[in-house]
Order: sequence, then C-alpha cells, then structure tokens
Amino acid sequence: RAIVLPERLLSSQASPEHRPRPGVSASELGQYPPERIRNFSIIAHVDHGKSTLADRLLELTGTIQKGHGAQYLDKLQVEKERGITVKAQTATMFYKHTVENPESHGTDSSSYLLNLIDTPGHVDFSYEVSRSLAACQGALLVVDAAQGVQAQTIANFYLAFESNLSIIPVINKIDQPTADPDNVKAQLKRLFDIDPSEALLTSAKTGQGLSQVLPAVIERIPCPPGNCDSPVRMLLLDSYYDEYKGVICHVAIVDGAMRKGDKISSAATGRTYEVFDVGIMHPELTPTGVLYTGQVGYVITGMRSTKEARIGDTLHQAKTIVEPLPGFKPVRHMVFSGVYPADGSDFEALSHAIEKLTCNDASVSVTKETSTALGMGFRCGFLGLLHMDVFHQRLEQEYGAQVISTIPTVPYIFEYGDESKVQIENPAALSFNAGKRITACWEPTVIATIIIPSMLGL
Ligand SMILES: Nc1nc2c(ncn2[C@@H]2O[C@H](COP(=O)(O)OP(=O)(O)OP(=O)(O)O)[C@@H](O)[C@H]2O)c(=O)[nH]1
Repeated sequence: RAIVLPERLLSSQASPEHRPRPGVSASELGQYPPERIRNFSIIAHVDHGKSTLADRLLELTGTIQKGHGAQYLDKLQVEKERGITVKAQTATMFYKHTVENPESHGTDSSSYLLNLIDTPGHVDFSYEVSRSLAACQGALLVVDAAQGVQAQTIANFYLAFESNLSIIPVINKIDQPTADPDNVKAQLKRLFDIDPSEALLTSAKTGQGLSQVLPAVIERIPCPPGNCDSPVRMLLLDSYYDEYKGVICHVAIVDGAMRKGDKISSAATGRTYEVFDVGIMHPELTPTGVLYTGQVGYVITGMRSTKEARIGDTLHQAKTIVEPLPGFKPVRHMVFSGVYPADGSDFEALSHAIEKLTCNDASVSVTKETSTALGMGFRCGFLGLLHMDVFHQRLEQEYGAQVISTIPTVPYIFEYGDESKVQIENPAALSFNAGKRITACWEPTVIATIIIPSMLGL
C-alpha cells in the first residue's frame, strides 16, 4: 500500500540502512503478535537527554535518517523554540533482535515492533507522562551522569513504579568530563533500590553504549497483555484536531483488532463511529488498515467535535458490552487565569481556537466568563505557570489568536460563618453577602519532602 512520506524522509542522501521503510501493510503488521511487541516510555528530569536518546534510537532502527536536525519528536514550534518537550510523542520502530543460540553455536534473530513514547520532563506536563505510561509496560529512566537524580527523576520514577512498569535505568551523558556514573548508580540504589548492575551507561551525543538499549528493552520489558480473540477494546490516550481529517485519536489496543470500516463505540458517550482510517505513528501517521492487540497507533473516525474525544475513554467494538478500562486520574488545576480576545470582536475565533487546542491538551479546564473591562472570554485552569505560558504561546502560534490574559491566581477556599465553603478561581466571583460573614480563607499548600545531596564535611 503506497503512502506519502514527508519529503525529508525521502531524501536521496539517506544511506540504505537509514532509509525509512516505505509504509507498513496490514499483513506485515500482523506478523507482530503481542510477544513481539514492546511498549516503553522514556522518562527523566528536564534536559537529561530523553529527546536526544529518542532520536538516536529512531536512527538506529532506520525509522528516521541521520542528520534530520535535533529532537525529531519535538514537533511543536513552542518545543523547538524553548528546547523542551511539552507533548508526549509516539514512534513505532521495527528492530531485529539477535541472540546467541548455545545449542547451534550460531545466532537466532527475530523482528520486534517497538513503540517508543518520548515524554516531557517539566513537572507542569507530568499529566502527559502519566497518560503515556498507561500505554506502556516499561520505561527507560534516563539520568544525567553529572547531575544525578533530580526532582523529576524521583517524581517520574514513582509514576512508573506505581503503574507497575519494568524500569530500565539509563545513565546518560557519560561523555561529559564531570560525569560520575558510579555516584549515580549509588543514588539509584539508595533512593529506588535499583541494582547497580542493571544500569546502562550511554551517551546520546556520541552514541556510546546505545547498542545495549533496545536489547535491554526486549529482554527486560514484558510484552503487552491482552486477548487477541476478544472484541476490540482500546484506551484513548490522546487526540488532536486536524483541519482536514477531523479529530485524530491516539489509542492503545488492549484486546482484539480494529480494522478500517469497523464500527466502534465510545464507553463514555455511547456514540458509535465508523473507522475511516487506522495506522501507526511511524512517527508520521502511517496508514496500515488495521491495529492488533498490544499495538499503539491512531484512528480517525470522523469525530467532528473535540468534546467527543475524551482522553482516558474506552473505545470498543460497537454493539458489544465491555468492561471500561480504568482511564486516568482527573487533573488538579493549580493556576487559573482569564483569557480574552485582544479585539473583543474576535471572541468566536478565540472560542474555536481554544476548543481545538484543548483537544490536543486535555489538561486545561475552560469555562466561559465575562468581565466588565474585557468583555466575553474564558477562565482557564492550568497545571502550572509554564503550562499557562505554553498554552498562550500555542494559541498565538498555531491558531493566530491574539489574547489578553489576566493575572494568574491559585484557587482559594473561603469559609462562611455558617460553615459553608466555596472554592474561588476568579477573584471577581467572590460575592460579599451581608448576611454571610467570611470566617476563614485557605490557599493551596504542599506537604513536601526535600531531598538534598549530602555534602562532604557537612
Ligand atoms: N554531552 C552530552 N549532551 C547531551 C547528551 N544527551 C543530550 N545532551 C544534550 O542535553 C540537552 C538536553 O537534551 P534533550 O534531549 O532535549 O533533553 P530532554 O530530557 O528531552 O529535555 P526536556 O524534553 O526539556 O525534558 C541538549 O542540549 C542535548 O544536546 C549526552 O549524552 N551528552
């Protein structure tokens, strides 16, 4: 089946070993039963080298060609400008794993389908990490060999640990002069009880140690569970809006298979859709006509409204009753601010832009509000200040929306004399009622554990 590959993937300069495969057929995909599939995330603290490592693994498997420029999976303009990952991205790789056969004194090799999910490192985007982990059975925990374990290393380790994932520690940047892998191994042992012999030592910059990574993924991460013979059941991991195709959903197939033309239903809304297109993220959308048990890919069903694609929803074969999958924990918004069109007459355009962007970023809450000074607008809840900043920048860059935002505030809880409580996300919403006296007011506080490196002599 012919597919159109982006121009950069067709470059004649690519050496044969690094030239990408020309699309993937349904029968080819059918050669990968769950035993030959591994789904894993790359998690780490900010800047410890996740995206660079992801690039190297994509090159190693010939999924992308060398010399494409840095951080292939960081596609958004905001990601390129800030040098950070804000959206988790999936890429399917095909890899031949060779092992020695002691009986024949030769080698055996089998092909594997590996789904790699690159995740953001900043705490504001940890919702992206937890959603990505739901599609995985294992994670590469990348730690900078010089900086050692940092706050997000700990937070992400626990996200993976609580999801029962097999964790492979990868001590990266060993080429740095200040690298101290032994110290990092000791930290991993002390903080997470990880056996030092399990750590892989790599440099995503020079390529050192990278050849051990994918064999470790295959040998140490279990294959996805699931029943190939059941009616199809899948988890909706993410979605985004495409001007021409409508809503594109990223899904992890838990049971059964989904084919083009099938009818699937949403457990959340009860609506039924026809599967117009289905395929893998390779990392560009690559139609395959089918997705089998354990595979991660995309589906286009003609959903027009982003409200229909509920992240964490279970999609399943129409006219069957299935047990919905656990879904995701609801997000807790930490920062609220008003978003208004710079020109009051642009309200409809802003409303449209916000609806599409929230399809791609389900962690933002949006409610309409009106201000006497700014007119009609929205009150948006974010996971933190960086998240808010990135949302504004994406509205402007991806949708051309010029916005005015009000000073961010945290949610406050007010208690009245009659002991009733109200949560206030917008100061204007606090009404002073003569009959009701405010007796207490709380702002959010955290109970924190601070881990500091022990210094010699202290
Ligand atoms: N010396 C050295 N630098 C590296 C290595 N791996 C990555 N880097 C550099 O470290 C910086 C951060 O790398 P990224 O891959 O963007 O890190 P990240 O963890 O994906 O960052 P976020 O997505 O923002 O969390 C970049 O400047 C990379 O070039 C390595 O092995 N050695």
